[in-house]
Amino acid sequence: MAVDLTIDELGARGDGVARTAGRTIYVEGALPGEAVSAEVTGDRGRLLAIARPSPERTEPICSYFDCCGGCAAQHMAVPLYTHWKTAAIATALARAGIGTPLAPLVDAAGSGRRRVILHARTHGGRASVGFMAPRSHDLIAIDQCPVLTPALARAPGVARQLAQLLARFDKPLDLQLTATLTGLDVDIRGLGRKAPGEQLDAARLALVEAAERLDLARLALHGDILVERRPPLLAMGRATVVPPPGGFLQATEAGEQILADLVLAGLGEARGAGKGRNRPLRVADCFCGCGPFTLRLAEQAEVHAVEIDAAALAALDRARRGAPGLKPIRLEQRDLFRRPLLPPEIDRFDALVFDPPRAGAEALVRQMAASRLPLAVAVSCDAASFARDAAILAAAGFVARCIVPVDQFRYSAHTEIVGVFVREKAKR
Ligand SMILES: C[S@@+](CC[C@H](N)C(=O)[O-])C[C@H]1O[C@@H](n2cnc3c(N)ncnc32)[C@H](O)[C@@H]1O
Repeated sequence: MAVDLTIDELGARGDGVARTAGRTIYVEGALPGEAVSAEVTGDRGRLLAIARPSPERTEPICSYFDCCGGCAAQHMAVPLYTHWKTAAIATALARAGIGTPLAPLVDAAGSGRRRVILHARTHGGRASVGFMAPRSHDLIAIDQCPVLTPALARAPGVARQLAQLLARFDKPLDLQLTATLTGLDVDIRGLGRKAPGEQLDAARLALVEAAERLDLARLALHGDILVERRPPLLAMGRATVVPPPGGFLQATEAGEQILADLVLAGLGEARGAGKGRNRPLRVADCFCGCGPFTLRLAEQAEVHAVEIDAAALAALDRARRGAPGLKPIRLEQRDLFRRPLLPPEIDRFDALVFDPPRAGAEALVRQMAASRLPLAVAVSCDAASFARDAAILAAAGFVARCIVPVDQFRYSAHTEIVGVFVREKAKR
């Protein structure tokens, strides 16, 4: 049914939200203040026409924007976009009782995303690759994606050629492509480990040949390396890292550097507090991944790096051995959800950095609250769990000195947050 609506505000995912006659309707692609006509089903409206466009509407940079679910916000002018990106964080912090004003949004898109996961589907023996339509399992096949770094310009073509080699299995695939200093690193998922043996052997051989033809640095299937023609290298501070296939990586090179700079700047508070200390700073880096913060922190501090993923820790281990002049780094494989560091362990550190997955770090933060830790730096990709963890720290006497939103996922609904928390009331 076509309905005329006036859009009141933007929702968390970038939809226009209309509140009318006691109902809330989410209209994808509509902006606040716009008068639109939409086909409404339940609480969702499909935008049919815009009778009165917003002055803050802009032309999307991508020709697929109207149908592709990869981006949510190419149609917003910068002031509206910036407000939308920060409002959800500000609201979550206010709800949690954290009064520290949010710093301005830091642009961390840099040259574009250095990693992309493209989906592949087979129809009539032909593979297509792209992203899903919004809230759908329908593939939008793409040839290019302007949010990717130039080194990933050929990602859709490469992914299509690789997926075509697996078309006979007729499985939905995810191909993760990462731009590294030595070329593309590709990991293919979705084939299943139980694919028929002989066919799989032939496919593996074809993939290895394709890696040569496409000049890939490395090609992996379900994380198992099929061929490494060159180690896929990433620079992290003075070190170079070969990340494990499919392991976590910050989305942009600029984003990683900006987050690391903010973490290091936050540690300045620990340095000031420890005047007269005749030993290096001791810092814990929890949820350290393959080490983008650890390796930079170790240029000035002793680091205890904790992470659940053995492959990420092995990559960090190799990187620290190859980097000159770093202070000691201790590695610990540990499930920080089930076995958070405990106060006697935490008390050894001058500062603790934590960068958990979306769920946040509640178990660890509760132990930090019970410890004598003087300084914590939180890096987060989720406003709600960040605010919850910040409130636990605040209740234990920590004060948020600064909270910085960092935009490395430009045009998406995701925003990174860095918070520096200093314990002002000493723990007895
Ligand atoms: C958001 S990533 C951050 C990684 C790293 N700090 C970086 O910037 O690349 C979160 C990390 O937490 C790790 N992780 C997830 N669950 C964990 C757990 N229960 N205990 C410890 N580490 C965990 C993941 O493997 C991942 O490396």
